[in-house]
Order: sequence, then structure tokens, then C-alpha cells
Amino acid sequence: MGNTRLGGKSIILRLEIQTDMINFGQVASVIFAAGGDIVAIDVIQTSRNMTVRDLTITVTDSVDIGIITEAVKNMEGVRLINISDRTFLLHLGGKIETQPKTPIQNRDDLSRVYTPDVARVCMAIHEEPDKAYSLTVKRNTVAVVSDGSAVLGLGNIGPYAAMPVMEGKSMLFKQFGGVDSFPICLNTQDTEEIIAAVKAIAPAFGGINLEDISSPRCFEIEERLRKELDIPVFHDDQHGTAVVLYAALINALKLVGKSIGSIKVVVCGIGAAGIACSKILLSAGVKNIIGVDKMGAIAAGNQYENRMLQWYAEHTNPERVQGTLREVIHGADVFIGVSAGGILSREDVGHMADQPIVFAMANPVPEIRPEEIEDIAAVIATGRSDYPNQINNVLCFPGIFRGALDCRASEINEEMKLAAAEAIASAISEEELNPLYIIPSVFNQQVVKAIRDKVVQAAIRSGVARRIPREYR
Ligand SMILES: NC(=O)c1ccc[n+]([C@@H]2O[C@H](COP(=O)([O-])OP(=O)(O)OC[C@H]3O[C@@H](n4cnc5c(N)ncnc54)[C@H](O)[C@@H]3O)[C@@H](O)[C@H]2O)c1
Ligand SMILES: O=C(O)C[C@H](O)C(=O)O
Ligand SMILES: [Mg+2]
Repeated sequence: MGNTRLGGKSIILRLEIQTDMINFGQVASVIFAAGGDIVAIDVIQTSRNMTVRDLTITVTDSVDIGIITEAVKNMEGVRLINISDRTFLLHLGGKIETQPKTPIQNRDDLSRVYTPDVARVCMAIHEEPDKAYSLTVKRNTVAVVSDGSAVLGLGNIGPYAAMPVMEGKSMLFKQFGGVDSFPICLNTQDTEEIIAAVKAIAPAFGGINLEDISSPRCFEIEERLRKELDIPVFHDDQHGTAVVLYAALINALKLVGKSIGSIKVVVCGIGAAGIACSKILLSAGVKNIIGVDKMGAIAAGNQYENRMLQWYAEHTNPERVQGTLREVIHGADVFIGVSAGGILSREDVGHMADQPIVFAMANPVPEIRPEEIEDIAAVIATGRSDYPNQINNVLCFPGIFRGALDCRASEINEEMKLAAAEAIASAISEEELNPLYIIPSVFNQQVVKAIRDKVVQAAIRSGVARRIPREYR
């Protein structure tokens, strides 16, 4: 690992300590002085003058792990045997695997799950293609498809480097929604090739979750696939994010006592997530949204090559405000960041309206760190799991696909997204609601079920359900 500057992570140092030269307390104080917090100690080996120990050390974002390892190496009587990063250990060999549902224990089993008997099942599907839903994994399986072009806020890091995120999404699909999925990272960033590849793999899947595909290509890819496939196609960075953001905003506004129609919202980063968040807010009744990208505020009258930005300019920013983020943030009630880490300052938040709401959702580094503004912002949220109020699409995609698969929806439409947002927002009661708890945790077991139920009902109401689950018949 070239870069040792990790964020809020933990490492394990295996040290050989000569106990006749230095005692453990001295080692611990050197590590502490270098910024490390020892949270666990395992004795690996011990003899009269020597002990080998694994020290699990957590460090905050600002701590350079290199300083800790250098300090350890400089101690007389201490040898650094090995450094392991627990995050990397969790990724060894990948994070998911496939498992047969039944064991193949004898020749009879073999002939049923495989040739010759499997042929009868193949022919049943051939005669009635819909049976793919009852006789294959299609019923419960989603493809998580990326081209690696906008991976978190890391940018265009390509399909190999995107895999850990997509494997992670697959884990979350299964654990939180009971949805099976495969991570599929395509070695192309050509719109037509991506569309063709997804169409070609679609027979195995009951839904397609597009992930981390940069704008503006993501819009055409999703639009075309939605038209050309008969299973739900959902670009998570657009709609998953928008659903969770809207849910969080409903609750945050209750806390500050402002109404959705009266607020000024600045959205920073007018890409996949920024455009979708703005669209859901427009349909929820927000009148004054100003989008800011690298070139400043998006305003009608400016010329944009990107047709989505042109659309955006025509549907937002009613006063046609121009300027940088620094300038347009003045007087804003809500900041929504889906751009890049560290681009908002405390001073900017100081120029917002009374009781500012700051949703700094860039991953893994938010637009501003909560600790910088906790005394001046009324409500703060990030996309990360290590701060309160995690606004992350993980709260949406397992539940919304659970619902869509259960009613075999042909698409995930606006009604289903709004139903999901309302289910998330209402998971927090009026009594529970407070500035550090505007959005439920992903570990809140009621949330996925609530989203699923509301999404199924919305799909039935809007006519896209192709199967009515028993409880609604
Ligand atoms: N919390 C969540 O659930 C969630 C969901 C989706 C995306 N995100 C985060 O939002 C960010 C964008 O993701 P995306 O999928 O929309 O990517 P994208 O590539 O489609 O869009 C990013 C946009 O941000 C703009 N941008 C970059 N740096 C900027 C800056 N300094 N000032 C203004 N604009 C800037 C880019 O020009 C681009 O238009 C990423 O950091 C991602 O991790 C968070
Ligand atoms: O992957 C996440 O944590 C959220 C989102 O999909 C992102 O791209 O940042
Ligand atoms: Mg993403």
C-alpha cells in the first residue's frame, strides 16, 4: 500500500518486543503519542525475554499510519514483524461466493439437478418463457452493473478497481433485502456497448441495478435499458440517493420548522446523484433550487453542451443566480453535496440561513466534516456509516428491489420511489426525531420490510406489478 493515510480505520501491528529492554507500557505510550489508539492486544508468543503481540490500533482520519510505524521501528528492543489492515483482510479473495441450495449427494441428485433431468426443466421454460421466474434464479436475482467510471467520489478508476464496491453492494442486497445479486464490472465505457452487454445478460436477472456510471452517459444508458428491457432498471446513484435524501429532508425540515415550498436549496455536483436529488425535490414542491458544478451555478441563459444540464438550467434557479458555490450559498436553508470531498468551508455554512441543514454526501470524504460545523448547523448528515445520520442509498436499494421482485414489477417508477422515501422517513417517530437521528439506521430491521410493503402497494396501484403477492390478493 503506497498511501498510508487511511480514514478512521484500524490496523494490526505484529511486534516482537524484547522485554528485558523495553516494557509494554512504553511501547503503548509511543503508539499513543503518534496518534494510535490500541483497542485490542493478542499475545502470539512469549518467552523469558521476548514477547510477540498483535496490537489492533484504530486511528482517526487525520493520523498518518506511517508516523506510527516509523515511531515503532525507532524504538530500541522492538521489531515490527508485520502490518495488516483489517479492511484489506476482509477483502481477501473477494467478499461473496455462490452456494448451492441443496447438496448433490448421489447419482440420483446429480441426474435431477444436471443432465439428463434438467433438460425437462429447460424445455418447460422454452415452451413457457415466464417459467424462468419460477424455475431459475431470475426471480430473486439482480445484476449490479458498473463500468467503473464514477466510483464513489473516486472518479474513473475502471472496472477492476470498481469491483470491491460492487461486491459490497451485493453483500448489502443479500443481508438487508434477501436479494441475490452478482457484481458485474464491464470493461467498456461505451454507451452502446454497455447497453448491449446488459441486454445480453438480462435473461438471468429479475432486475438491473446500475451503479457508479458517470453522467451524462448514465442517463441514456438507463433510459434505453428501461425501454428495451421488461425488468426493472434502476440507477442507484440517481434514484436510490434521491429517495434517501428526500426522506432525510422531510425529517430535517420538521426539526427546523421550515416548509418544503419555502426553502432555498443549493445542490453541489450536478451529476447522476445531483440531478436525481433535484428532480425528486422539484416534484416534492421545492421552488428554489440552485445547482452548482465546477463551472459555478447552473442558470438558464448559459449554454450547456450536456442536454441534462440544459434541462437542469431550464427547470431550476428561478432567479437565474450566477456565481461560485461560495457566492450562491448565501442565505441557503439546505446544502446538498454530491460532488467531491472538502469543498465546503465553515465560513460558507456561516453564510447560510438560520438553522442551516447540511447534507454532505460525497463518499468517502464528505464536502465538509461534521465536526467542523456541529456548533453552527442545525442538522448535519453524511453518506458515511461512522457519523450520525447516514444518507446513503443502501437504505433504499435492498428494500426497493425486494418490493419490485416480490410483485415482479416491470419497472421501478416514480410512485414506487416516493413510497420508499415515505417509508424511510416514517420509520422515525416524532418522539424519536432529533438532529442526530433524522434517518433510520440500515440495521433498523423494520425499514426494509416497510419499504418493501409500500413499494409493492405502489406498484400494484400504478399498474406495473405482474404478480400480486398473496397478502394483497
Ligand atoms: N451518499 C450517497 O448515497 C451517495 C449516492 C450517490 C453518490 N454519492 C456521492 O456523490 C458524488 C457524485 O456521485 P455521482 O454518481 O453523481 O457522480 P457523477 O460523476 O455523475 O457526478 C459528479 C458531479 O460532481 C461534479 N463535481 C466534482 N467536483 C466538483 C466540485 N469541486 N465542485 C462542484 N462540482 C463538482 C462533477 O463535475 C460532476 O458533475 C460522489 O462523491 C459519490 O460518492 C453519494
Ligand atoms: O456506495 C455508496 O456508499 C453510496 C453511493 O452509491 C456512492 O457512489 O457514493
Ligand atoms: Mg454509487
